[in-house]
Amino acid sequence: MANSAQTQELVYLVTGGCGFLGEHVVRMLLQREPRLRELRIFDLHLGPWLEELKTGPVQVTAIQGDVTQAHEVAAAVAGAHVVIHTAGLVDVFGKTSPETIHEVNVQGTQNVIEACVQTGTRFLIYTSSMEVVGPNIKGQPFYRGNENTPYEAVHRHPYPCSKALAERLVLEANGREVLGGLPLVTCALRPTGIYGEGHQIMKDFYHQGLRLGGRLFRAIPASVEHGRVYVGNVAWMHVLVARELEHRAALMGGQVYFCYDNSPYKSYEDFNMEFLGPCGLRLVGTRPLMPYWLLVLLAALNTLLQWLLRPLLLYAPLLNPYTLAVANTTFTVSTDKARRHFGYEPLFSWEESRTRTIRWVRTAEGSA
Ligand SMILES: NC(=O)C1=CN([C@@H]2O[C@H](COP(=O)(O)OP(=O)(O)OC[C@H]3O[C@@H](n4cnc5c(N)ncnc54)[C@H](O)[C@@H]3O)[C@@H](O)[C@H]2O)C=CC1
Ligand SMILES: CC(C)[C@@H](O)CC[C@@H](C)[C@H]1CC[C@H]2[C@@H]3[C@H](O)CC4=CC(=O)CC[C@]4(C)[C@H]3CC[C@]12C
Repeated sequence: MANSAQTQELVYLVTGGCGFLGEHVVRMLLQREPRLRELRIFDLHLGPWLEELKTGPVQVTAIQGDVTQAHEVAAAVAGAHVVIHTAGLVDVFGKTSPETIHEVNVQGTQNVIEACVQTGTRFLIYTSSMEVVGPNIKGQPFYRGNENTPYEAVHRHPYPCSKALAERLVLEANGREVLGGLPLVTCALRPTGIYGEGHQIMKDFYHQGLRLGGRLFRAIPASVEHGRVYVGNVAWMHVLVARELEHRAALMGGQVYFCYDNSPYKSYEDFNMEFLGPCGLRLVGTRPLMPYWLLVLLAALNTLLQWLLRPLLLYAPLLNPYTLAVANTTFTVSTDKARRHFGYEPLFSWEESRTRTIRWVRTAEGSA
């Protein structure tokens, strides 16, 4: 949308707008998209915080809906200039069935695409994932790779499979004619492990540490690097792509971009300690405290327990065969494609990202 920058004329739709990333995208749009006239927030579960957003100059429309329901998606998309599709089931813990993950992440994305085509929305940004690439089932490392690095992206787990399928649908839809005769312009953003205010897994680690007397026990070698990116920078990249997609359609349409910033390369556990350490936790062990085969056994036991207990309760611990394999495989990115294509620079420095996250964990302490 290249014309007059300050006229409030644009309608955006954010699916999953009440999620961890979605909320940051919503708030970033309200702060940094001056052309916004209406912001539609589509989510299965609407948050109470939305009410506070309705007092500003932008019309904020909360829509309780399900991306698996095509008619609900079409009604929400109709009249929108831009759709930012973050809604999805981020489940690597066995909380939902593979069928449900596919239905939400793949069929839900297909519904969003078809809604854009049928109602004339021309710009679609999809929140994909590093997991579309890897780690693959062979546990091959991806060391400071970029969007062009050769890598055998082979998956079996329902989550990465669903993200890869959905991303392909979005990229293949680029150029399709929408109602009105103009082409649909799509692109996909691939965040690595997102951290920051609202990251439930970080909160889970913190509470686990509190239960263990202020200690967490190293399970993964410090040498295994895992890419992480601050949620505010991921949100900023989404806003920037949405702003630039129209007049850079030829360059950006049908492209994928890793989400990155200046967060340091560390193991998943050491990176978490950047925030949990200042909140009083200690990571015990300079190397894994138990042999890998024992971790594999414990992970398998957790899977068995989850299956046995399912008729009674949902048992979904952090450690399972998939999370262990992912945590134990180096996956980091080093790229500047987003900067080259649409001028992306991280909005938040590493120091700011760290300070904001620590501040949030400390408030989460109160909710322990
Ligand atoms: N958390 C992370 O580290 C990463 C997340 N991503 C992607 O970012 C996106 C957002 O992830 P998070 O914010 O972490 O997850 P989240 O679970 O906090 O947010 C997802 C949102 O989608 C909504 N949703 C789920 N099913 C829905 C349905 N059927 N209809 C409508 N809304 C539905 C949920 O209510 C939730 O508000 C996802 O697509 C995920 O695959 C990508 C890379 C890393
Ligand atoms: C119990 C220990 C082995 C512990 O270290 C396990 C950590 C584990 C829960 C996380 C390690 C890597 C994370 C994943 C990674 O950041 C990539 C992801 C991308 C997404 O799109 C969604 C989230 C996730 C799969 C993320 C989930 C948590 C980990 C597996």
